[in-house]
Amino acid sequence: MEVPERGRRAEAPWKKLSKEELENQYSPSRWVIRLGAEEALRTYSQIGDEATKRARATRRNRLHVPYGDGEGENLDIYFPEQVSEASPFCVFFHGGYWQSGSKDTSAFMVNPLTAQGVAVVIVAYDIAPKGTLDQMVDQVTRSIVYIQKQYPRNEGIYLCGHSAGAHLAAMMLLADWTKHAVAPNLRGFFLISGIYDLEPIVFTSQNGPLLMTLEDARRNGPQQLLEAALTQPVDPACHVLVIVGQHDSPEFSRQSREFYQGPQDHQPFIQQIPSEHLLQVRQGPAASRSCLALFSTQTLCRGGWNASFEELHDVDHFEIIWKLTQDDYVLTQMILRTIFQEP
Ligand SMILES: N[C@@H](CC(=O)c1ccccc1NC=O)C(=O)O
Repeated sequence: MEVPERGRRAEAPWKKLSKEELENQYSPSRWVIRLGAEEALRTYSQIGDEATKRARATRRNRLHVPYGDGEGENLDIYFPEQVSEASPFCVFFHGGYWQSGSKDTSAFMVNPLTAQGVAVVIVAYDIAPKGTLDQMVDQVTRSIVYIQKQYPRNEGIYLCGHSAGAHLAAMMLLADWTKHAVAPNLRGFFLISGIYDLEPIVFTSQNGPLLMTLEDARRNGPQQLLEAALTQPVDPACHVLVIVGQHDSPEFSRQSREFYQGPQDHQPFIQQIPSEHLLQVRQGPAASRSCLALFSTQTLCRGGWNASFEELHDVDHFEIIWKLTQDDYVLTQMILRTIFQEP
């Protein structure tokens, strides 16, 4: 008998979808309701481009700062008005299915956050086909270590990511910082319309430039890492906000909900564990018996994380991020309240 992977259900719901439906569910632009798919993508780039030009023209900044030796390993830092070494830092990872997007068009939240005293960092990483998922995860790790080393007096590092960028941020929940000289002062995560199980992506056209195998997908899956984790490396006081848009596709919505609280249909189940899998602490006849154990899918909630979930009203996959250019948008306010620990 095999010891089950912790409480994974027999079949993930996406496996029941046809190839066309899977493709549809994992094409965010097809779910936009107010614009056509191409227009939505164009508007997203245009708003990102304008926000970045505005941020660079109006905020004190350091641009294209290298965090590693690779050509693509650099980041932009935008500072608040007041002196900045000790501010909170919000580090943003852009989306684009790990194959499009750029830090140079992703400064969406810079002006509203810096106006309130938060330094904002926009990170570049090597998108596919130049970079692999493993390399991107490593680059993101090093970008955060760089910020901690440069600004050791920071009042907290908050990671924020959109879509594929939320995946990269979520990988940092369980990152091993011991091989780096410092552990970053992580105080919060804002995971916006993210992907936490990469397995379905392997079967879509998005995998063309990524060339992910199922093994790559599992190794780089925040959901899989959570399920395998025995310890919780990040401070439990660190807040994890899982956010999805009302008009994100049902699969994107499911991914966020399940990362937060597990599958809707999940029943914890009892299974017999044979004696050879048990740690033999007692000697004698009892040690040779098998044991009944209760299994349950691991999630942010069950793992004891200080997590919350929000579905944001009437926004799609792209509006959710371009509205971060607005001071009074509900998500901008949620991020600021979390950073400044206001109720
Ligand atoms: N080809 C994709 C593009 C996409 O998914 C996307 C574009 C910009 C920012 C985030 C995106 N999604 C995930 O990273 C689509 O169909 O929408």
